[in-house]
Amino acid sequence: MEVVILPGSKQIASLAADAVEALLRRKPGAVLGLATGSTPLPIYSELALRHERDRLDFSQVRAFALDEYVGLPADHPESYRQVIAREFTARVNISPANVHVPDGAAADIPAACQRFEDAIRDAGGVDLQLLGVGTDGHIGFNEPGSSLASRTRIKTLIEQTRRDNSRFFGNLAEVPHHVLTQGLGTILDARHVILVATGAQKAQAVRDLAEGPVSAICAASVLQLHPHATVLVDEAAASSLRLADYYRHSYDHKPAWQGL
Ligand SMILES: N[C@@H]1[C@@H](O)[C@H](O)[C@@H](COP(=O)(O)O)O[C@@H]1O
Repeated sequence: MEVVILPGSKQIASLAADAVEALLRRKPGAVLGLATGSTPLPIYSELALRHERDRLDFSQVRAFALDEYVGLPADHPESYRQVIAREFTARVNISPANVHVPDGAAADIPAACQRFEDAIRDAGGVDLQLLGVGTDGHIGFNEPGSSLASRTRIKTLIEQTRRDNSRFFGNLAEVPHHVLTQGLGTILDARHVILVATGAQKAQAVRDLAEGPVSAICAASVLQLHPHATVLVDEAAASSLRLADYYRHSYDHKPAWQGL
């Protein structure tokens, strides 16, 4: 795992967008894994800018969202299908037919989860998975206690996550209790994962995921088992890291030929 400490979200967005851009230049039909939440938004804005300004082309890209609420109609403004389109895919030239989101409105939930897994496999697997992290260490919606080998499935949200996400819904009662999420095993199958975290409220989760034991109590710690995981954090999110000086030193002395 490589931890990179950067001054703020602008630098994080720029570096993450560089990784996406390098991938698309070498593989125009790449498969992207997309995260919701506030932290990745500057990355999406940077990519939309590069699409406009530099003609960065997404026409052959396939995209898979990490997760979706259960029980919200697909046209609900806070369904992740809508959020991903509004914040990113509709701002670049990704064909809507190539954007896959787990179907949280399906009558047969296990079948919908299997279809989603099959679609990732049929696309050749995810090349680059973007991730945020919850204050409880969740990635996607893999709450504490999630199987480290899990595949796409239904999960029940912890109250802390419902409270964190209630800011998007107006009030807590509106936040669904259930979600569909790529499993930790699904996420581990991506060829490269980039997790982004900003702000002091993420400091504990960042320390647990990067320096704690690999444990279901912090789902994101499973990324320690990934051969190519990059963690981009700002100073506040890095504030509890024991090895911060070492991460800074490593990044400063990184061979020029080595990308993210
Ligand atoms: N399911 C999403 C996660 O994928 C995201 O990482 C998390 C953190 O969001 P934020 O970046 O807004 O803190 O929020 C939600 O729970």
